[in-house]
Amino acid sequence: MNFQGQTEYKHKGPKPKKGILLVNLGTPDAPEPRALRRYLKEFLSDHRVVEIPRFLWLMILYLFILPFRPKSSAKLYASVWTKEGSPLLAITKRQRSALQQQLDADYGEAELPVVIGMRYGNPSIRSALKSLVDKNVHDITILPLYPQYCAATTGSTFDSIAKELQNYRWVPSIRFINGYHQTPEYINAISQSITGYIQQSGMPERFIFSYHGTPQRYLEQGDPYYCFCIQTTRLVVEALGLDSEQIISSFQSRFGKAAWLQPYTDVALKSIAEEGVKRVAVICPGFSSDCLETIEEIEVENRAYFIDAGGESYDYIPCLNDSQDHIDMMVQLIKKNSM
Ligand SMILES: C=CC1=C(C)c2cc3[nH]c(cc4nc(cc5[nH]c(cc1n2)c(C)c5CCC(=O)O)C(CCC(=O)O)=C4C)c(C)c3C=C
Ligand SMILES: [Fe+2]
Ligand SMILES: [Fe+2]
Repeated sequence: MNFQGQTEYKHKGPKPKKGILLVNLGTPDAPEPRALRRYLKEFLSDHRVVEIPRFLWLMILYLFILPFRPKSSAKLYASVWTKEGSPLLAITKRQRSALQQQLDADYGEAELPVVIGMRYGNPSIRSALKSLVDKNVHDITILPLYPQYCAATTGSTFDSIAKELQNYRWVPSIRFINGYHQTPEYINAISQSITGYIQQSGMPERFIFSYHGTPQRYLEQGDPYYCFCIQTTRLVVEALGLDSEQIISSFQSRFGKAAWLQPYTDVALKSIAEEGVKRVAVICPGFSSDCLETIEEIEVENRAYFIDAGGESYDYIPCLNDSQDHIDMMVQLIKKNSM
């Protein structure tokens, strides 16, 4: 085994630094079937994402998913693509530079470098770790941008970093932030964004808190994600003093035929519209950046379900993205966990 080492290291050189690795899910390189195939193959081959016996799953993946889904997903991605590329990556880059600016102001220029690593696709976790070590960083705080811990996202991020570090001769100190859904800073940032919406647009009849789903089985097997989502909604409702009758927590983006976490967002929207609810606002607190799942699925697809079932007004409250409250929250998390 040839471990990767820092042969240029000077024992009396500059003091080793701390650094920050922001991780998000990742996104295809282009809204085209070839790029989608590469992305989906990497993503859906992850044991943490799809917990089905390997041989059976690989048959399904290669025979029924990879021949078809890249084409249909590419069309959806094309509908949200921007001049800066995929919204998820473009927003993560803006978060990185805002965070870097804030940390430069607090600790000095480039004293605490911040880099992005995407779990699937580019920029990769491998390149992110290497760029930190090349900046003389030997103490890394990893902030996966998933507020609610889930094995399929946060757990998988940990696996990928641990696997990459197996190639290192000098393994850096690692601090891993495995979630932050219950922190006052995050609850405050979500609450502020809802307050801003109410001040501008008034009070809707219902707020839908829509979280990305997972198979129901993961909850039954001990994944805390569902409970953390429900707890998030409760903490925000308490912080804002909202009437809990007005709130629905639901789960979106289901994939495949097995039962996923419920209620499903699309089913909930149709059923409240059929019951006579005319005005709804939807927020997605589990997504730290707007992406395909919010811009297309929530803003476009689910709006149509609600309106077609008799609803009249449908508002989507954007993710925290690079808002000042979100960047302040990241700074606080980093200060608490790494300084
Ligand atoms: C197949 C199982 C999937 C699980 C389990 C899953 C969990 C999960 N995902 C997110 C966040 C995101 N997912 C996104 C896209 C996406 N998710 C799946 C499948 C599962 N996700 C697929 C196949 C896709 C790709 C799009 C498609 O073909 O439908 C995204 C958006 C990425 C982007 O580029 O915009 C995010 C973000 C969470 C938080 C989660 C578990 C809690
Ligand atoms: Fe997903
Ligand atoms: Fe989706």
